[in-house]
Amino acid sequence: MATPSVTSPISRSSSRPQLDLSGAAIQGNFEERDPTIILPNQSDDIFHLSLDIGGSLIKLVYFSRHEDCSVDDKRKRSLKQRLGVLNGNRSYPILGGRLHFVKFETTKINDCLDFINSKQLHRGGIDSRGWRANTSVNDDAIIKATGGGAYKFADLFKERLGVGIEKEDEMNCLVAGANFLLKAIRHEAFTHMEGRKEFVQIDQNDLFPYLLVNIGSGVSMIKVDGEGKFQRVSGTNVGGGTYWGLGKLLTKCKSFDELLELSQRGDNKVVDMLVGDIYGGMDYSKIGLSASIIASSFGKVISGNKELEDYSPEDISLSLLRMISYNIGQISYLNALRFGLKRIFFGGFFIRGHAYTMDTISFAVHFWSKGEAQAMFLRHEGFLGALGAFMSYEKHGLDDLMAHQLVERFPMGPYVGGKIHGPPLGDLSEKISWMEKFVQKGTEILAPVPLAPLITTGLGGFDSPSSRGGTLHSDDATLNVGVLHLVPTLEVFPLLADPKTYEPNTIYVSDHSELECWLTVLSEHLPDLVDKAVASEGGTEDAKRRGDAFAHAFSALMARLMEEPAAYGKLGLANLLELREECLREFQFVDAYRTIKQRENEASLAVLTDLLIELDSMDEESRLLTLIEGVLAANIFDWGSRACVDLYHKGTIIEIYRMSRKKMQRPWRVDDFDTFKERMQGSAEKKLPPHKRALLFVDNSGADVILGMLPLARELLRRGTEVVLVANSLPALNDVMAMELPEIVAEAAKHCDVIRKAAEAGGLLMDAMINIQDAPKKASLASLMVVENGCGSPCIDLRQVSSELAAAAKGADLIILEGMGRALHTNFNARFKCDTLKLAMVKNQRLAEKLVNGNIYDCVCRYESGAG
Ligand SMILES: Nc1ncnc2c1ncn2[C@@H]1O[C@H](COP(=O)(O)OP(=O)(O)O)[C@@H](O)[C@H]1O
Ligand SMILES: CC(C)(COP(=O)(O)O)[C@@H](O)C(=O)NCCC(=O)O
Ligand SMILES: [Mn+2]
Repeated sequence: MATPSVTSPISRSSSRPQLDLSGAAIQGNFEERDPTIILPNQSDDIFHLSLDIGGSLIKLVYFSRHEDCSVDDKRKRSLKQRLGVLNGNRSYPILGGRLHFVKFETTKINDCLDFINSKQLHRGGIDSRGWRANTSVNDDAIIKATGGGAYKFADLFKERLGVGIEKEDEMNCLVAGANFLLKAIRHEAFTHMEGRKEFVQIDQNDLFPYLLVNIGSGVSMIKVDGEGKFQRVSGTNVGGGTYWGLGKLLTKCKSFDELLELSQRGDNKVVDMLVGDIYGGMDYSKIGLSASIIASSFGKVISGNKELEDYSPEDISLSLLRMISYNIGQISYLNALRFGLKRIFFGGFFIRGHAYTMDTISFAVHFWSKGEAQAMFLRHEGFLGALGAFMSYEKHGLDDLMAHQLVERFPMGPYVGGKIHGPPLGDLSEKISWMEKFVQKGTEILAPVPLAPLITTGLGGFDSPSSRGGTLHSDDATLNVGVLHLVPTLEVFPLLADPKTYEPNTIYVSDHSELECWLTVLSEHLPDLVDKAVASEGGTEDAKRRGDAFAHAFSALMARLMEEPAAYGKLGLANLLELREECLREFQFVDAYRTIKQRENEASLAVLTDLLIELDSMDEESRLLTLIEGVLAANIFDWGSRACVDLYHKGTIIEIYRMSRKKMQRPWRVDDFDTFKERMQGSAEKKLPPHKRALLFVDNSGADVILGMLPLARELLRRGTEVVLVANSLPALNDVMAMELPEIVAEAAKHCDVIRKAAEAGGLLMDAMINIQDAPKKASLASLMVVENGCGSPCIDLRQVSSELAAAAKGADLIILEGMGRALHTNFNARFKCDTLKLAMVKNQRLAEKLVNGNIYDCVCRYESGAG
């Protein structure tokens, strides 16, 4: 451990960088890309970097924090008080950040040092956007590092960067990294058998013991019994270095990937001696060996009387890969057997997410254990040690983070998946130039979404990999890790009936044809979206460049997913829709549908009074039906649906709204209205009290929220139910955002007393609020409030919502989820603890057929009474 510097003018309690997340609270500026977080107990500067310098590769994990952006308005403060959300003290530093994963070849350590230097990672401050840097490196500054290179290169780090290396034990780090990943990262572990990848849900309470096999240059086998409780029980020197080393010698390959790629086209029978070769083409069935099983790797070479040049590098590479993978699988099984372990997790960069390697290891484990033991792989395969080193920064609390506090996003931009192409890119303009270079070169990034079938390896990993597959991706594209956004204040929505089994996505696009179909929808929508996005930024030359770059980056990501849909975990439709929004933000499009939203809000507010008069002239029963009809009809204003966008050319907003309402024919495709009505209005025998608090998850701007959801909210308020409008924190298509709602409500309040009074009571109307703070609250008045949901997507994953929403949910007994994204693509099958109404118009033919066996423009009104 480094000793604290006595000469340092700034007194530090320890030389160790500390990131203390205890007592973290959200600062509530969701207008920013990520919510900002107050770390009340964070005082020291933090280092953001850790390394695992191995025999072959250097793995780097670094944390980039966000700039201080403390904006907190009066409305939010009052809301937080009302909901009991911890109010942060603004004198503390504010932090939100991301974890990045990058690797370099160890022989290219100088590139790695340049990278660290250019990003100033060793100074603990500047991130990829160039925010905030500490200008000097303290004498006692250190970086945590593990792996042999932590010893070997310590002097070089001091010399080149002026920082010391604090060495962390490699085994310790591997175990800490694996435990963290298995605990906190969704879809981290998966099985891979006969070309099929399946993610495994790990039960936190049933994780230990397991065998961890790290296949780096060499192989370590570690029996893990708990956090920090482990024993290295075995290992083998026949590992990744052996494959690469021997392969290089025998094939003259220049890179590891080239060698791996060769194996895809190989036929191992030319080199390997099979049982059939020995038994004259027959099986040795008595001991269960079929003729095609390998009896001796490379054994056929003895009899061939051939020179090395006579063998194809493809065959050699495959035989070698198979020999080493199988051997590791077999030794792992034997060690699992020794200790009675059923689960074996394989990590290390030898695996490289390569299907044949994983199939072979899985086969060996399965075959020898007779199906008793299971081989599992990790998406962050090579980063276990580096992550473990990162977590060894004392007290930074990362190991306490849970899955819901980490949002994994697709890696964007030039180093999709981690590898750096040329010098690292500092800012957006460099990123755009990089995209433009790609355009000029016409490289793979421009290729249309490939529609070829997925690569599988065929039978049990023994036969040659199928030649159907395309080429292996260059190194960067196959690192199956995204950027981890650290948001310690995200919470699991408290009203989920069973958070453990909750799955947000209704449709998973793991099926190839399903994915192809949705990617086509997204590709077709792209030109229109780019037009809107560019126009939203004034149509300037800069906006056009960003628009082009966005289109290329998004297309590249789609192409990547088409080739490997499960690259970043189980892929749902919601992930695709969110990816598009994230990508827009990456190219700094603030709000692509800004103008459209404004126009539709104005048009809808102009007819709100007439609608309210019409509603008020009805009796209670027909009013409720008209209100629900109104929500469904107004949900037609969805700029994310191709069919609807075509429709908008055919009339004005109000004409379309009227037409849509006229078409509302009951029974709807899913029609639980009568049950809902009974709950609301009671039957002859039974009347129930009104709900106490309703959470209305609103969807689109304009008619959808103003003519659909607000009148419904008003009805609830009238009945004495408190209403919380739940809206997005960040823009997504034409969805209304939480920060836009107060203004809309204020406008609506001009036309309606009920809304005005409720909004005043809920602290939504700023002017009125000043009076209300002094005036005693009228107990009978139900309030209208707005909370943000913590996301910026047309869909919502209720495992990760804002603390505001979680707080608001605690007193709620009615949930209304509105729109296709929130109620159909996600949450259609979700069950809640309280009464739930799911309302949406289906604006896509395929979804209509698949989900409700119906047609486009059908409506869904699903009501489920609370589970308890
Ligand atoms: N781009 C690459 N360059 C070299 N080796 C690679 C590469 N990608 C994967 N590998 C494989 O990964 C192994 C290194 O795995 P890793 O987990 O990083 O171990 P180490 O810590 O020993 O470097 C190499 O021996 C090789 O088999
Ligand atoms: C993005 C959406 C989920 C938004 O729907 P909403 O939640 O606004 O009802 C929806 O427009 C959608 O699924 N669009 C893609 C399919 C299509 O273009 O038909
Ligand atoms: Mn929407």
